[in-house]
Amino acid sequence: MKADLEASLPAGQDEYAIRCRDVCRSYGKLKVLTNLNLTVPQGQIYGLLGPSGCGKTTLLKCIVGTLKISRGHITVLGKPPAFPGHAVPGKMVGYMPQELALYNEFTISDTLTFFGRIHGLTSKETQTRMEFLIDFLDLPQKHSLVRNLSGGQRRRVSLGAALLQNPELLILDEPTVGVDPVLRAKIWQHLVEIVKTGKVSVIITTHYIEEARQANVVGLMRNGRLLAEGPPEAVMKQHSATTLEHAFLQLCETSDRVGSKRGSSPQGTGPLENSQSFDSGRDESQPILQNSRAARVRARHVLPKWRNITALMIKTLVRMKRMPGSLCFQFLLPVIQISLICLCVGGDPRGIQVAVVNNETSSSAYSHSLLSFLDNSSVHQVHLSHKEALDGIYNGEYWGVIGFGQNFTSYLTKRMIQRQVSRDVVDGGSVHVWLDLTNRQIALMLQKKLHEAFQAFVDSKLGSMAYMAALPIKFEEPIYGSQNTDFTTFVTPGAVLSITFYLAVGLTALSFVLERKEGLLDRCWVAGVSSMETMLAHLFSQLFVISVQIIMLLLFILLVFKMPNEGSLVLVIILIVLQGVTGISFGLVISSAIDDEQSANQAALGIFYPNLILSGIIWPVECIPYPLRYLSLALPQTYASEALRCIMYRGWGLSRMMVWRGFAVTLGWNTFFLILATVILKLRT
Ligand SMILES: Nc1ncnc2c1ncn2[C@@H]1O[C@H](COP(=O)(O)OP(=O)(O)OP(=O)(O)O)[C@@H](O)[C@H]1O
Repeated sequence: MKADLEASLPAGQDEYAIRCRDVCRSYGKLKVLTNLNLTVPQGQIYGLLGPSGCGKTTLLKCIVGTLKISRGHITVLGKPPAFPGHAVPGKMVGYMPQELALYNEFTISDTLTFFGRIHGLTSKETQTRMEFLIDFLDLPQKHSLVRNLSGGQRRRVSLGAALLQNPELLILDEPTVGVDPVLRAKIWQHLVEIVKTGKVSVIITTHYIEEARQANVVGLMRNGRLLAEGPPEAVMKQHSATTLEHAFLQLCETSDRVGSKRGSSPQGTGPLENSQSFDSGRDESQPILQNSRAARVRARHVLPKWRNITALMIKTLVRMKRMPGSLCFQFLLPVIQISLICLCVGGDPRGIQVAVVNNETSSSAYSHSLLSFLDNSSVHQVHLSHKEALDGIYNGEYWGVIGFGQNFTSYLTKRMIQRQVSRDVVDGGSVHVWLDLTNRQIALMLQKKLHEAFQAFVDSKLGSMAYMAALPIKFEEPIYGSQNTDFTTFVTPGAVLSITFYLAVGLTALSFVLERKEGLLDRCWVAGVSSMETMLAHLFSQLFVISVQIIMLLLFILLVFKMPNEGSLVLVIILIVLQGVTGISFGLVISSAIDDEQSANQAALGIFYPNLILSGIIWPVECIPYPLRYLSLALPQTYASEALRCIMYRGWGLSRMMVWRGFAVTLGWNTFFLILATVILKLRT
């Protein structure tokens, strides 16, 4: 394949390392690069100079391929950047971005080892280079944490990472900012040294115009265009200047004069016409490879490399190890959440104040007996007069008033014994209850407790004849579940899935956002890590975290809170892990689509309540009105929660539709989210 690629290269391409022709790039409406032409000769140092904001960084990003150009052609070491099968991005290029692009939790040694792994260096090679670079760049000892280094030291570590694998092309964005003059001179000396072999080429941007005199070629850039390009001495001579700075000033003045004379003349016809260039005359509109061959190369190129995935996973694990507090929090948070749910949601209300108005005075009256069966832990009885009780409930002091008439005992006896009784007897033999129904759960509990107390009272009074006073509806032994099943039992499976899902979203949603912001994503990409590899590495390392979370969650719900599990524990674990993967992949979608932390946080939080409510986790799906019910059923957690309840409480297996449907929907969402995230990340890098 290598031979194929080389055979298709145009004659003369070896003379230059980078060639840009008519390159245009805009950010929205802002044109940053306009018909820019630039040539970096092979084996030379190219100093790219220009004022702040003229587009130098943008151009370098286009050269390494992290930004796409709107028009024109760029060739780097023989092929366009990111061309299938090309080692740019990859080992052939060492890129030092303007942002420091370093992992703060890493030591210097971790940083260089990480990039060494990605470039496929052996640990011995990495070690040798590390020793050289630490000495050469005057770095502190290799176990120093990056976050404890000064700005200048970090910049030197970043430069070290770019130099690590002895690349054929070095792309350095402001490597000498914040570096003392002695070290700056040393860096330039090193660059001069490495290009002497003729195999290494360097493009470097700097604010210190005079230091660029050591470059073989300089390009002077302004407003997204190259004003001049050539050896420093030639540029100075052409403008009769004694310094590069002076030559640059003159060029700017000339450019401004010509610009104002031409007024509205189209861009791209300015002083650039006078610039020198190192053109080899190749027609760049021709593809380098034929389409079918390119497609074959691309197919091989998309296969993820384990080497990169392993390097990224080790990176994540090292970072986790360096933040033990955060790791403990990640492991404990789900347990805290599920414990709070089991303790606080779905149980019976306790200590509810109820006023009792009992007009029977005899201690042997039935009313006293009936009240003695009322569950004291849930219902706290306060004996009051009729007026005090009603005033109390109106003032919100009591949740209900239970009233007994003065003939309750005799009327109730008549009701039980006689076949036909008058309405007055029925009324006088009834317990009268006034409820504050503003809290439905408390009101339902009071009704239930009164029914239970009455049943217990009847049982005690009538013994084996109690069936005569029973309702003509008999609830037999339940087929699934138990008579004591409370609301907590319903909520817990859905809550476990929801906690796993949202923690995974939370852990993932910010991952790429922060790495992109700090330039790390681009740096890894230029080092040869593909979007797919980044995605897979993140997925695998987060799987480790959610596995620990799931084990702790299950230990708590099954052993501490004694939730029943009638089905296969393996199925339960697999379903929860798959839901964790849904959370990770959804987090990856957010992370790849959104640029700033605030928006990523808003997106993750924004879906929390709608999903929780619509997935039937805290209230049955059957209560959702119809058009919304369809939406609910399409969500990732609705069928999954139902499946988990069926496994745990009914003991069902995969042969049941309600179980396999939960797995199928979860897998469908996982695939969709992962593909979507990979596509977005690929389109954006
Ligand atoms: N992501 C972006 N979105 C919108 N505009 C951008 C973005 N990045 C850069 N720009 C704009 O593009 C222009 C060129 O920026 P660039 O960073 O390429 O300049 P530069 O020459 O490298 O400057 P400096 O020397 O200060 O680093 C600037 O006006 C900048 O505001």
